[in-house]
Amino acid sequence: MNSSNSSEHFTSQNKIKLSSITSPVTEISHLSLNSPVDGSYIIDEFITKQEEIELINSIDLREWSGNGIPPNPEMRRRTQHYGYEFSYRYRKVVQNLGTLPTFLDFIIARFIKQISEMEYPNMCIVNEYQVGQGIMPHMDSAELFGPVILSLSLLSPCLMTFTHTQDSSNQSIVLLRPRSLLIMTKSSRFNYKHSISKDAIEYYNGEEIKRDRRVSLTFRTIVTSKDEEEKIVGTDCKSGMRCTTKSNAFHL
Ligand SMILES: O=C(O)CCC(=O)C(=O)O
Ligand SMILES: [Fe+2]
Repeated sequence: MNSSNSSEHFTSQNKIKLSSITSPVTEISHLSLNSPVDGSYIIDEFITKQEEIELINSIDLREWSGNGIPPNPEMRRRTQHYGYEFSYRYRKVVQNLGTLPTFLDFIIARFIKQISEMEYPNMCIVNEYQVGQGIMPHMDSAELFGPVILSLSLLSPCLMTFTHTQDSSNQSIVLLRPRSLLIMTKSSRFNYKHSISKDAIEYYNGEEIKRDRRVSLTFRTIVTSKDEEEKIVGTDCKSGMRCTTKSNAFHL
């Protein structure tokens, strides 16, 4: 794996401190950190093109679910779940899958190196969007997941719309370029829903954004209690036992 990348420039002094960034664009080392919605940050070129290719190759060697294939056969969008398995049907985490695969190690090491106030993510969902596929407006469960959600975009750009939960006229549109990292914290994490349209062509400041196959990796930290954790490990996801537990609702 080629590890020559922007992270070489990061020391504990110039780590991204999520709580202290207030301006819309902050220069950290040579990186430009955009904050388009309160509490959200985008780091362009978070990984190199070579790393992107290697990641896609590793992902495509793994099993995809969705499109009739368990554990989420009803999903049209294909996904891969690492760390914990999430059931979209029952809207909860149903199984502990163990440690994240080693092909994700360099990304997590970079998170820890570049972003302070960050807990170690223990779950990663890989989403694949073919042309014509998107994701409905949702907020990642505040009860299940920690205060920082990270999403790494691969292959194709797309627009993500943030819509305020209390005022749907309060919307911001954000361009997610391939290899960029979106960080959602604070207001962007808890007061806005985020969504991606199914449109094959979109426009951003006059620029045509043409969608192709897009793959994203969303990293989260499960914050369930020890009791809940035991239930997750003990749950038989095929039978749907305990899957109606409201406190575990994950709005996707
Ligand atoms: O594809 C993305 O960048 C976002 C995915 C997402 O919002 C999610 O998995 O909850
Ligand atoms: Fe999400």
